[in-house]
Amino acid sequence: MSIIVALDVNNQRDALSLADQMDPKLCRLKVGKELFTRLGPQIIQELHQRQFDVFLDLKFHDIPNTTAQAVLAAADLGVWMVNVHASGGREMMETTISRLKKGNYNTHLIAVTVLTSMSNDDLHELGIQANAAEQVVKLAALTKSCGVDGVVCSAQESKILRAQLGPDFLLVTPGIRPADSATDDQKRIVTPQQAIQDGVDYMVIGRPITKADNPQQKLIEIYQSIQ
Ligand SMILES: O=c1ccn([C@@H]2O[C@H](COP(=O)(O)O)[C@@H](O)[C@H]2O)c(=O)[nH]1
Repeated sequence: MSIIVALDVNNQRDALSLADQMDPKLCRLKVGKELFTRLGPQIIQELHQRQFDVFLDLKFHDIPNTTAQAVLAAADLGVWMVNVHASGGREMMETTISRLKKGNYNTHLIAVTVLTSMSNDDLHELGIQANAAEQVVKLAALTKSCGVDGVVCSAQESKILRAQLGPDFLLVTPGIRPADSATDDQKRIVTPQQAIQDGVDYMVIGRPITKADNPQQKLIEIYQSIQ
């Protein structure tokens, strides 16, 4: 089951209405900054009661102790996956994964490389000379060497990461756009079918499903198109 639906809405009624149109046998759900900041841990409980695995996408980026403790707090909610920014560096990632392992949690920890909304020009403007793919490869190699379970990247980088980092390193890819969908603010996009061919483990899909006229039907359509 490789689809993660991003529940990017701002209230409980819309979040649960969308969840109730999804099927936990076809997808997992992602709770991000907007929904979690509005509703807090209670929304995670509601989604767990509906049998969904939840990816809590808060992209922690802070000093090692603060990040590690925030990740433990997320793991205590029983979430399936949580993330940090790889650019927080080695000590941050090593401290976090080591505390998570010590606590015997089942929660996967992954690290964001380069946001899928960013292009080469956006990176250059930040003073990063590498292009997006090079920067993703660099941060993913660092992430793996810290013992973290995988990365968030674009599916555009999945082939090279799979080849370099092996079959067990998780590749989680937002920026997924079916051919007929609007790009929105995403810059490094890939279709669901191409992402699967290129070896991603999980694809994160938000607006193409949640803003569809019939979200339930759209999920089924995408699910069937990648079988
Ligand atoms: O690099 C990243 C990291 C996280 N995201 C998140 O994924 C979803 C994508 O939603 P769409 O509506 O399908 O664009 C969203 O929640 C982002 O916060 C990302 O897009 N890129």
